[in-house]
Amino acid sequence: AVLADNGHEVTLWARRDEQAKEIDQAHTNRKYLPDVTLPVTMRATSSLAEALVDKEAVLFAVPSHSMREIAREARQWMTKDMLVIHAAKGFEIDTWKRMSEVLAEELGTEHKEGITVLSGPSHAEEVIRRCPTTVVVASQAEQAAERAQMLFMNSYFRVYTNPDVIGVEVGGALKNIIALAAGLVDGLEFGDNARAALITRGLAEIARLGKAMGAEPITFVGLAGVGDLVVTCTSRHSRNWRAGHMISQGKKLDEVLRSMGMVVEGVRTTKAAYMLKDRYRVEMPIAEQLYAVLFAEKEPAQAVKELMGRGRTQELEEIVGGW
Ligand SMILES: NC(=O)C1=CN([C@@H]2O[C@H](COP(=O)(O)OP(=O)(O)OC[C@H]3O[C@@H](n4cnc5c(N)ncnc54)[C@H](O)[C@@H]3O)[C@@H](O)[C@H]2O)C=CC1
Ligand SMILES: O=C(CO)COP(=O)(O)O
Repeated sequence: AVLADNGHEVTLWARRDEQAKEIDQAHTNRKYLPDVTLPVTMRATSSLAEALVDKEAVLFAVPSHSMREIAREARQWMTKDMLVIHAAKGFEIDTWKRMSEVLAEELGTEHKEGITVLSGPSHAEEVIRRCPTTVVVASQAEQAAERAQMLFMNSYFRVYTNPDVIGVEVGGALKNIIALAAGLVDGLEFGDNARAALITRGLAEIARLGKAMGAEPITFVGLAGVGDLVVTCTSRHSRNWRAGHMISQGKKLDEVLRSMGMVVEGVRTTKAAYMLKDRYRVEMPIAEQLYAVLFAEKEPAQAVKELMGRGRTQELEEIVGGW
């Protein structure tokens, strides 16, 4: 919708034909964005070929678990000049690869350097109402980041560039874990101090793993770090926060995911963080406790007790150095 507002010819791809038809003909998307009229110039189709042929740019905005499969299928309709952008916030299941790595593998070396990630605090429910929103686009290739910036930027959607693809992807993915934990802590009525603690210590964990994976730690004080953490941990729109809240009320994970009917990236990303912390030998106590709550039936209150009972430590020495 942002791209259509900017005067671009946009074709949205949806896998279900009836969904595509609703968007294309009625200009609504009642299931995901009720009470919204979509730009009438925006087309929609369930044919990948129709969505991709003769296009200048493609934005992959599918859940991270389906990125590889869709990119593999899309490749046949893509040209080497096409700008490739993605907006997914997660890692691939089992390989725990970042989304730009998955795309580079599936789309071939001609796209590798230009793959661009769009991230930051941007709940769809507010962007579609044209509420002031800021995001970041990151790419190894400056030109690609600037192309994406120019495509999306307008009076309500402000786009910054950043060369740190790893930092922007890791920040966007890992904030969902902290948002799940924030929903849990809010559901337990542990108060505002506890939520602020989670956001801040969550950021330290994100920066610790991110740095070990090759990110620039300063990226995490930007839109893909602090920005997205704040919005996802405090917004009523956040699916990750809502899922955490439901679990705090005693609902089982399966039941929560079924009732949401939308992707809750933080669940799989908790598994990813659990594996990646060992691979990169970093400590991630919040992610570890959340893993136990989600997958080993640990009581959330007990998890918080154990987090508060950890041994004495410094605040940020692994990231910025100590005395
Ligand atoms: N909703 C938001 O405000 C934002 C979402 N994101 C990210 O965008 C990505 C997509 O999220 P949403 O669109 O919000 O999720 P959603 O759950 O609202 O919609 C996902 C769509 O993908 C479809 N889908 C699911 N599995 C599929 C598959 N295997 N093949 C093809 N389509 C499939 C679903 O049918 C659904 O239409 C996620 O990584 C999310 O973290 C990023 C920024 C903001
Ligand atoms: O990433 C998002 C906003 O920036 C969306 O977060 P949720 O998936 O928790 O709704």
